[in-house]
Amino acid sequence: MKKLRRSMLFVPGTSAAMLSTAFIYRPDSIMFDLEDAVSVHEKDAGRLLVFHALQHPMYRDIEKVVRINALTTPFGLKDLHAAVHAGADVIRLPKTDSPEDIYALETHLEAIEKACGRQVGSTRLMAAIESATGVINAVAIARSSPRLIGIALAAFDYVMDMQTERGDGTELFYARCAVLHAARAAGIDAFDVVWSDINDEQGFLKETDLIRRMGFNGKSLINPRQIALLHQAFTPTPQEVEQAKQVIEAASEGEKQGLGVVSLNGKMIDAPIINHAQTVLERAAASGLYH
Ligand SMILES: CC(C)(COP(=O)(O)OP(=O)(O)OC[C@H]1O[C@@H](n2cnc3c(N)ncnc32)[C@H](O)[C@@H]1OP(=O)(O)O)[C@@H](O)C(=O)NCCC(=O)NCCSC(=O)C[C@@](O)(CC(=O)O)C(=O)O
Ligand SMILES: [Mg+2]
Repeated sequence: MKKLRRSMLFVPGTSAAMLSTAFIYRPDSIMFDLEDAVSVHEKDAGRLLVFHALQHPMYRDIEKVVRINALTTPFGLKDLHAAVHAGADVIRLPKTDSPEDIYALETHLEAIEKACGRQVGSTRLMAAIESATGVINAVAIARSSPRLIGIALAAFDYVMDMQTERGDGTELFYARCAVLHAARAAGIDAFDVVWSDINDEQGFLKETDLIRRMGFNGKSLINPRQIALLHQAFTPTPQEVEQAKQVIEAASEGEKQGLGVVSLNGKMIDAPIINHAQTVLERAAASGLYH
């Protein structure tokens, strides 16, 4: 079954307290951050803390993502070594502007995997797109490596690059569409931006509703209070679950009977409808609605 990624929680790499408790909030993925949540003076300390957190047994059953610093900084390669050696599932590359950024990362990654006895290709990647250049190159980035599980739009750096500021979402309209289309064209996940005002639940829910309807798989989050709200917004209604069950049943019945085309209540069921029904059931199962 495809891994569900609705919530990806940023945990600052230098916060020993947050690193030691983040697993209790059960986001779909935890993202240990060595980049912008960590000051340049604390990069080594953050890397060491994250190296140990990655190996903690309480994180065994949760997808572990590490946001490294760019490889053009003095920290990026050291971050990559530490993350891969400690067993990170996914490396998130910030400020990805072109496929060449991913090729460079892959070259280092392959050497590190070989050196530490990890299967080559087992470390997956995620590219964060944070600039106009990145958005323009989104399709090439999304298609640049079979290791990629998804691409994420990063609004704070993006609006700075665009010489604007965060508002009602108009400022992200083109970038969201571009990133989402690139991800879908490449067959990988698409993640929306962080919502920074943790006390503005209404604003968060409005944005979450928009990006869910657009087709994003989930969002990057900065606070555990946002997890339940996000998961609830991605939980299908009982009617949607019932409809999805009927679609899957009708499709499997049709397959047993060798029918090329199947219909349910007069409506044709094709592959996209079946895929959507499976996603609905996965989201329902993750929320405990359907077993
Ligand atoms: C905002 C705030 C200070 C508020 O703290 P507060 O303490 O007031 O919050 P409370 O709700 O009171 O916390 C209740 C309990 O949860 C604990 N708790 C809170 N947050 C937790 C957490 N994240 N993980 C685990 N635990 C957590 C807390 O320790 C407490 O535990 P306890 O005391 O035991 O009860 C805090 O959340 C926080 O630091 N967030 C992470 C910020 C961050 O990572 N920024 C960088 C990533 S964005 C970026 O870089 C831009 C980007 O690059 C993005 C892109 O690329 O997508 C772009 O360009 O757009
Ligand atoms: Mg950023």
